[in-house]
Amino acid sequence: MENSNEQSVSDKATLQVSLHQLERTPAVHYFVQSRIGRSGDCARDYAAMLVIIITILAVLLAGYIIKSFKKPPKFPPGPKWYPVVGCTKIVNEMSRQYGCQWKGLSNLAKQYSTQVLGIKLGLEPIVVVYGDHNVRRVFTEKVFEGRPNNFFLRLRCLGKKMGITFADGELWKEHRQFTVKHLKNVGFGKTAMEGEIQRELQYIIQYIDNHNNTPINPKTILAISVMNILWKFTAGEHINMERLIFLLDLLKARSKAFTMAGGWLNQWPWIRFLFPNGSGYNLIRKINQQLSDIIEEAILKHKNESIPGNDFIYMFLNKIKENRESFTEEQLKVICLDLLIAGSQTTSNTLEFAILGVLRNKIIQEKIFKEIHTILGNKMPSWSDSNRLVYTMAYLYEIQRYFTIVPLAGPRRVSKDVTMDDFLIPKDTTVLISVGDVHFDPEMWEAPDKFMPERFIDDKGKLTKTENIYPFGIGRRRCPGDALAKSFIFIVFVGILQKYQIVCRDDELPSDEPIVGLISSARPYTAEFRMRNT
Ligand code: HEM
Repeated sequence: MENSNEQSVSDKATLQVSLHQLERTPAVHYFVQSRIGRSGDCARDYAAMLVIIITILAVLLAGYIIKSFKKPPKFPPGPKWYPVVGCTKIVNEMSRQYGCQWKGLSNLAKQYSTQVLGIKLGLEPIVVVYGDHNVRRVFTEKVFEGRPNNFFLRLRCLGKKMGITFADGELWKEHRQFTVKHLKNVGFGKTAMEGEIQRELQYIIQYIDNHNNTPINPKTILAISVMNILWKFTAGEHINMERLIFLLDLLKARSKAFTMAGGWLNQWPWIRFLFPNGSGYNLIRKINQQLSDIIEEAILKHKNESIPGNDFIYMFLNKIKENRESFTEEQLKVICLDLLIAGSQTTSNTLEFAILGVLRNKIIQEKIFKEIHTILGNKMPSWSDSNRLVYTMAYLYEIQRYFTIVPLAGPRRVSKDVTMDDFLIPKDTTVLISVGDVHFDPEMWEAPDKFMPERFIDDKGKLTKTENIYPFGIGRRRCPGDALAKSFIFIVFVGILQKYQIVCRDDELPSDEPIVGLISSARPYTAEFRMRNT
């Protein structure tokens, strides 16, 4: 007992000395003097309180820092995490070394000999899955169906977790079903859509003819055509060319701004307050506003019934009149944006790669031409011809394998703890799906680095192994625009090759090394389209 009294007297003395020292620091001295009526005891109480608060904050901060680099139990293998930055540095270095994030991550996974890679970018734990089995699991199991709820993704959807692409749960289910059903009702995936695509093919041919054998870069005309079709089904009209080019430029600038901001803003959203311009935040907001204005204008035209016919926006506005809670104009705006963003560059980039492929390989081009000429002659191509043009289809499958447009699909969010290859992926972790690696897996493909359309044709001359590629994903979140994309790519590609021989003016062939950002695109090239004498 005595001992403890002595101890407590000595503790008090020590505390008083420490408080005394603390009081002499300028900040505390000012705080104490400004707060109290110069009473010494009161001053000590305040100073003690301050010490406690500072200590608690320091402990909390230390706990947060320790937690931020401590991996959860059985988390998938990957580089070491550091406070605040996670393993961003090594991921960026690998991405730079291998040319893009998809390849950088895939080489990291090889270094750790794993099919489930665990990383942390800034404060966000991320798991990247590899191998056909794991990729199929993420695409098809319900637990992987969510989308992350981070600032960056909300920024993509005009500030809220809405629309289809980045929504999840009931909102996603209801609106995905509604959109798919009503796009079909207005002709999407049916003969009406094929008619629109064939009309666009005529415009493309006219555009090529107007250039009188001068080499052209097919990028813009292909992008315009896809956008026209998407806009026709969504907003019921063809936009005038000037507006269309403005819209395309906005989408291009937007994906560039997102790629630029991807690193910084995604990992540390608060930097937008410090560097609103340098972080790309202001630019994205400006572009979002301009896109929003275009869609709002289309909605207004529909409200005034100045667009004839029926289209997706009319269907949605009717639903809003039924006072269904989740059917709002804001949701309509984000769905329109989802369709334009997800559908335009993905489709036109695939076609651009298809044209580049035949430009680089005359033998393949002549084989495709011969098949088209023999089977179709001069008949306008339609999707039903795809069954008969086996080599052409094999070529287009190989294009979608070799130049995987979305090499890292997702992002997904796990709705509860889940195990994969004996590792634990904790609830709410972001998951990326390395489709690109499945498309180059040597266990699945003979000589995967070789461009070989024949790999998709069996001994009996029939298409084979087409289910082993996932350009549109699979499962309940698979791409709802695949019917449009497939028909567009097939009809426009066949229509162009039926009429023209595609040649390179320069001695040097353009590179087939893709630029891989959020999606893959071809490096800019020009091609000469020479009319065939058939
Ligand atoms: C070659 C062209 C295309 C490719 C390669 C492609 C690829 C994909 C992939 C891989 C996904 C799945 C992402 C995931 O599983 O998390 C997806 C989703 C989506 N795609 Fe496409 N797409 C293409 C064209 C289109 C078109 C033309 C449209 C519009 C009509 C479209 C609209 C969407 C939407 C809205 C989603 C989100 C679906 C959801 O989250 O439920 N895509 N796309």
